[in-house]
Amino acid sequence: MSALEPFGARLRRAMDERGPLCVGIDPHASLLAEWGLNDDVAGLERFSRTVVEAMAHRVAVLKPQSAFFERFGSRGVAVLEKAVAEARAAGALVVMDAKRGDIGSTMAAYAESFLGKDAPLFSDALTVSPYLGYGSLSPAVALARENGAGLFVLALTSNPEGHEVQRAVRTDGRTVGATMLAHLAAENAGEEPLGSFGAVVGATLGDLSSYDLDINGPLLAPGIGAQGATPADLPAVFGSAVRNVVPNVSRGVLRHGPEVGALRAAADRFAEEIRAAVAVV
Ligand SMILES: O=C(O)c1cc(=O)[nH]c(=O)n1[C@@H]1O[C@H](COP(=O)(O)O)[C@@H](O)[C@H]1O
Repeated sequence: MSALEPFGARLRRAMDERGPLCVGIDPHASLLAEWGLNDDVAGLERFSRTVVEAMAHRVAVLKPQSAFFERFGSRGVAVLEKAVAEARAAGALVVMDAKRGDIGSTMAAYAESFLGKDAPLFSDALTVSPYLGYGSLSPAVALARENGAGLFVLALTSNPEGHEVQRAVRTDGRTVGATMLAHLAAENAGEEPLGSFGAVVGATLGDLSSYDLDINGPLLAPGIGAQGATPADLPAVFGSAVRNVVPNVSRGVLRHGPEVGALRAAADRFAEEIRAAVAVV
């Protein structure tokens, strides 16, 4: 694989050209059933190919959720590999949602699995958990830098259970989540047009004005659709950082399948609502 431009630059361009929407590839068993597919590898393959065919040439980012593929063992992972390759070949950036996090020496192997330049699952970016300490992610930061990839670090997650960890106040008075954002701002300092080290910040969280979201990196914002947030909520949650927000919708789009036209129409509605919401800031 030839050297890639940094992820942040590639993402900024894709967002400018295609709009910022990220559609999730989350083959829930319930969605397979709704699509009239069996809960098996053939159903998984049909589902993920359909989403890639419907979306990969028109949205900036696709985010496959690894768990739904791992559920089927090695054959499920083979389907995931194909989805990643086909989505990237069609021009979408792929954020692998695997939420990895471990001690540094093991984290290096996770990073090789998803960000190694010849890895079968090479993705443009990977979701990671910093809750073994931000520094434990440094092998992934280094490999991402080397290979033009990015990370999305869980900072303020969309689920209410996240608060007990992420809003906990440290001895220096800062919350744990704010500390993760500060680490990312340091990682992205001086990068233009956008750093490659993003934060995950839920669109469900309401007013976040007490947090400094200005990390000069992308903010992946899940929670729109099935978890109750709407595109219209984005300005109130993110303020002026909204122009760096990559809003994710998974079930809110996927439940409109299996027809490709209906999936595209659902994604287009979200994209238009996002465009209108962001334009007012
Ligand atoms: O990292 C993520 O993508 C993520 C972080 C978070 O805080 N909340 C969250 O929902 N997600 C993921 O975003 C997707 C949301 O799916 P829907 O609720 O169906 O739109 C799922 O794949 C979640 O695993």
